[in-house]
Amino acid sequence: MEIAIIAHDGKKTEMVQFLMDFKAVLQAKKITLISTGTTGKNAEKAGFKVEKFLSGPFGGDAQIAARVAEGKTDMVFFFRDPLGMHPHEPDIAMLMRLCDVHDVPLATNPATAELLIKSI
Ligand SMILES: O=C(CO)COP(=O)(O)O
Repeated sequence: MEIAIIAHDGKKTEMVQFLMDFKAVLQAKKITLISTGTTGKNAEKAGFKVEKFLSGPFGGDAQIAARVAEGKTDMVFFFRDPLGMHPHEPDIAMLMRLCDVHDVPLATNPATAELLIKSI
């Protein structure tokens, strides 16, 4: 199973903490992690193996959206910062739209991600 992890800057610490909290599940279920660039670097520093795409503002969200459209990504954990402004808002909207188009589970905060990860 492939899970995409993406976090805006204000949420990267929460993403790493989430991965640490569920490390055992990720390993036991043989989850492949993919990510936008900087989120992936943070996860790697914490010891996770991640396939990194471009950084979000440079097209990383769009690359992950394409994988969702192609049926390659099974779940998306996208910890958005609702208080921040993002120059690539159209790409963010596209990713969320394509999750809905293809009925791919999308968690936009840690509480929902926890419910999803406990379901696999
Ligand atoms: O901007 C992002 C999501 O929209 C995240 O990108 P980074 O992981 O490269 O910071």
